Amino acid sequence: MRVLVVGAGAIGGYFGGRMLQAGRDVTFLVRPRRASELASAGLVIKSPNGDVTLKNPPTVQADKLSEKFDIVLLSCKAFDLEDAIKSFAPAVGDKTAIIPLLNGMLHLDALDKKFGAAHVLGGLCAIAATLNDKREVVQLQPMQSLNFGERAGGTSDRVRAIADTFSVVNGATASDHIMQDMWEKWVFLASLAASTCLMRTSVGNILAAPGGKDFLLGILDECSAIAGAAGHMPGGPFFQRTRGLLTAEGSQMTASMFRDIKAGLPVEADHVIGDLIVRADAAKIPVPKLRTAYTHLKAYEKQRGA
Ligand SMILES: NC(=O)C1=CN([C@@H]2O[C@H](COP(=O)(O)OP(=O)(O)OC[C@H]3O[C@@H](n4cnc5c(N)ncnc54)[C@H](OP(=O)(O)O)[C@@H]3O)[C@@H](O)[C@H]2O)C=CC1
Ligand SMILES: CC(C)(CO)C(=O)C(=O)O
Repeated sequence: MRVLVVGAGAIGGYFGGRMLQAGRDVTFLVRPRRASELASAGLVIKSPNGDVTLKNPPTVQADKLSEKFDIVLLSCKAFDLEDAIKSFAPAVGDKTAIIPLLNGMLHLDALDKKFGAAHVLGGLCAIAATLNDKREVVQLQPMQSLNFGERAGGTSDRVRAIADTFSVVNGATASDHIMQDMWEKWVFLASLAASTCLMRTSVGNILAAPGGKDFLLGILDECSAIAGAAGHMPGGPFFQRTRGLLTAEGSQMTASMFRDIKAGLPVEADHVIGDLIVRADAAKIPVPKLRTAYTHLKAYEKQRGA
């Protein structure tokens, strides 16, 4: 299957790069700056799971994109979504499956509106990755997973075909309950991002502060209640695992959003946190901790001049 990876940043570069490394038919849709970086230095992945440099990875820019692809793996940030949709639209044919890996949920509405829900699968990834100052993809911890599936649940021929193409990536698995998975991931990510951005430090340091554990678990409860109101209450095993991660003393864990703040980069405040608050308000769920975290993110955006 022909795969178009939209964006060759941290997660697009990582997962697309791993597929390319394994000989899959992968092309990166990139903007001019990234195109010239990839042409001169290659796609460089530094990872506890193995370093690799992929020389001259296939790239295309929006003005030259005309062929249809079987899979579009969407890996831009939420604030670039509108522009990315315009850019990759020519690649979407009758049979194209779009798999978004963005955190949050709102992008599904935008993709459905433009392409029709039948083209849009559910998708998520769990990984800690970033681009360093040399614009290399750096995986910060060994953990990695990539899940995708039919949003109505169950499986399909196209999901089985995608699973075969993605099988070269460790941790890539089809899911027959991807919407539940996406909600659970959102609950975890939002709890982690809200806490580590607001406190400007890792889970371990928050836990070491007075009231830190109550804050972390309070945010987790708020996010879980919102998921529950949407019909996706996080399951017991997820809740136990997430509670464990958010109460692990000494944990260095932070969210990618916190790394972006430290680097002075834009953040997905509305997409990841603001949208949860909109849903909480609609369901009349009080979310004071999440609201404080959102105010902090919006103040950060103001400071950046956004
Ligand atoms: N990093 C992480 O550890 C994780 C991130 N996520 C989520 O994944 C998503 C992507 O994050 P991440 O990979 O970190 O982000 P990055 O900023 O590292 O990468 C995004 C890439 O998208 C590219 N892009 C944006 N618009 C376009 C466009 N129109 N055409 C081509 N390329 C485009 C950007 O290109 P350019 O270089 O030109 O700006 C950039 O390289 C986010 O929603 C994030 O929340 C999820 C799990 C973990
Ligand atoms: C929660 C985590 C680390 C899992 O991939 C993530 O999605 C992020 O930091 O953006």
